[in-house]
Amino acid sequence: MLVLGVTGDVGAGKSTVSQIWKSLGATIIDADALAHEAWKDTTVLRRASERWGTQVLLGNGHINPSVVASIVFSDMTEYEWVCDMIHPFVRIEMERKVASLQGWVIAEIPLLFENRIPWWVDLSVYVTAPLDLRLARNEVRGWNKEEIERRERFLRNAEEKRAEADLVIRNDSSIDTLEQSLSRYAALFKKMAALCEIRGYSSDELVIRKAAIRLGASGQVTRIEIVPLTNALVRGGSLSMNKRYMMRAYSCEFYWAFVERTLTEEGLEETELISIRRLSRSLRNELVEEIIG
Ligand SMILES: CC(C)(COP(=O)(O)OP(=O)(O)OC[C@H]1O[C@@H](n2cnc3c(N)ncnc32)[C@H](O)[C@@H]1O)[C@@H](O)C(=O)NCCC(=O)NCCS
Ligand SMILES: Nc1ncnc2c1ncn2[C@@H]1O[C@H](COP(=O)(O)OP(=O)(O)OP(=O)(O)O)[C@@H](O)[C@H]1O
Repeated sequence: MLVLGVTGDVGAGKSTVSQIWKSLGATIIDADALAHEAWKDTTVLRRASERWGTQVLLGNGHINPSVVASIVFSDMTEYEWVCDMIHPFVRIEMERKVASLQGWVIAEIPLLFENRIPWWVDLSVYVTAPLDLRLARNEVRGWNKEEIERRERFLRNAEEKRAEADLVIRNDSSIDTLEQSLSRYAALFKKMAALCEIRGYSSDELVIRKAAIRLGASGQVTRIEIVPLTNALVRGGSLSMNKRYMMRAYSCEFYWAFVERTLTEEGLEETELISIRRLSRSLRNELVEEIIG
């Protein structure tokens, strides 16, 4: 599994980047959408209308985002109040969704660097575009320079975010150019998301040694370990112990067909492919270098 935290300047193209990666195979979780979900909660609606009056409600009782935006983005106290109310819900929902997913996941989080980066984000992606382009692109949303700047006052500055991000996407050209550059990254991210552990078992040491040599030479697995196992079998009050060997290594799920065929040809008795939910950053980088290249 690989979770990318996608953030960026206001109106720079976070959603556009996420949607392009979605079309290339990623699953998306969107913090803005979850924040909008939070606004449907009756307690949240009651607290907001008690604080700001019924002006923040539409005729149908739903929240009026543009009125809330004009209140919270022009007053730090109100901004903090709303963030304290909405963010815990968004954080919990995001974590819950991540737990139910696998593979390559994009978490679109406008405040990724402003709030603590969640532990389940593996890599951060910062989407940036010059202000004049953002103005032109967001005009249709009714956002002018003041609206963009008033939201951005609450965000960390661009230089800090650029320095902190694992990957910076400059969205300063056409959508076609953006798609081309994102599809190159997508190929890598899909393989990173598919890093896995493989296991094979045999009671014959020679069989397992030969399989290890063949797999090791293929370059499609790395960090091979051979572990002697003792299987304890309790039957009718007595214990019998069988020796066998486990070969364990890292690989990529894309190579599984080859790995399984090789292990079967070499005569291993059982094979397993185990998905990995989380790797340390250093181990992930090393495995990418060793297996994906
Ligand atoms: C104030 C609200 C109702 C305005 O809704 P609106 O439809 O105008 O904007 P939307 O939610 O779609 O956000 C659009 C963009 O505004 C910017 N933005 C949104 N929230 C924030 C914020 N707290 N700080 C700075 N910029 C923000 C981001 O670039 C975001 O992508 C809404 O943004 C909100 O509830 N914000 C508080 C919750 C929050 O911080 N959400 C961000 C994800 S955790
Ligand atoms: N390379 C591009 N060329 C032209 N238009 C673009 C490009 N990238 C994004 N856009 C347009 O710019 C607008 C803003 O993009 P998008 O909604 O992806 O930004 P965002 O960062 O998600 O915004 P927000 O801050 O509201 O979350 C959209 O109308 C989108 O279609």
